[in-house]
Amino acid sequence: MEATAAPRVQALADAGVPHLPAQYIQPPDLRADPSGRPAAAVAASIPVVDLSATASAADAVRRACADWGAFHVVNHGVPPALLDEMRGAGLAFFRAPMAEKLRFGCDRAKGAAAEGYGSRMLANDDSVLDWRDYFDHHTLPESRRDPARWPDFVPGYRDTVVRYSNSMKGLAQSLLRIISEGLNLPPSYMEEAVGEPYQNITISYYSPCPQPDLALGLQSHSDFGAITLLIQDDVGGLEVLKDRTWIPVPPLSDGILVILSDQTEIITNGRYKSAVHRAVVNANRARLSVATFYDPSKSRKICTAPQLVSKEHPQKYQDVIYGDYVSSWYIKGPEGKRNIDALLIKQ
Ligand SMILES: O=C(O)CCC(=O)C(=O)O
Ligand SMILES: [Fe+2]
Repeated sequence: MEATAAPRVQALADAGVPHLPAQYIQPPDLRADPSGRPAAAVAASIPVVDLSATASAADAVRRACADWGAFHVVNHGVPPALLDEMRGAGLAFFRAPMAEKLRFGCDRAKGAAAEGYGSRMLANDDSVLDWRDYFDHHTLPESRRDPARWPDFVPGYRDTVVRYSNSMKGLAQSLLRIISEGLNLPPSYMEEAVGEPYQNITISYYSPCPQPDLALGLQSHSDFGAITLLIQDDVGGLEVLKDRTWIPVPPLSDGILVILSDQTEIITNGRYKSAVHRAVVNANRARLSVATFYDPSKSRKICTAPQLVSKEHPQKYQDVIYGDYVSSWYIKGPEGKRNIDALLIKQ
């Protein structure tokens, strides 16, 4: 169980709390736009890259990585049925009775990123809470993967997560190759820079919220690893920050959203940006997403590719041990700033 007993958001929602409890109220400047979305926000839309179009995909990925740090891929080779199975497994878990779910509650004594069913990510107790519950799975390397820690009461759950994990590993690696080539690096460059992949799969469940304008499902952040692959249901709520405007990411049932994360920005010397994103909530419908994180190991040293450093492009970020990077995030939290800025080299 979590050491600090943060209530499950789903329990609050199911109890029909009429007002948002104080711990979930975001400061006014961080809330989802209270006046409704400005027209400009929908003027740009997140790129969609067809990975089967081999002639144009590399170029499209290059542009999407440089301009957005996030893009949808379609015809990616992962069977749509597996995406549905994964969403279905997650939904069956969250729809199960609380007592069943709590048998798989994460053990906060094991640190902030403990595996299992949780609600609170950050270590400090005074941070505003996200209107979200999640289930985090440690899936790679296989030595970290123990399906016995995952739900046993949803038929096929454990097998689905294993197949989904393997499939996402393959897709992440082919994307890292395309990303390397787009920067004129050897195809295996990014994969080697990241080293042995540490993969976590987090299913997020955002219950209907009594006062959605005051809360966030997940506050603004960039992911701290190398690359994140995300699928969602048809509700919508994910937004990506582009030129200081929040752009909604429309659900695309067979598509997979690629989000570049902070270590990719460091390795590519800022040519490719990690995407700042957040999840907003709504009053009526629960929303589910599944994020698969492809990250370095905690002991891995992440360095900028020397090929991308020049007089015109001086090195932007200090090298960092990935584990140190992660621990600083868990202590400080995003605080509306980018964690990666702490590594900026003063020019
Ligand atoms: O629920 C979403 O769409 C976003 C999830 C996310 O950004 C994360 O888990 O890091
Ligand atoms: Fe994220």
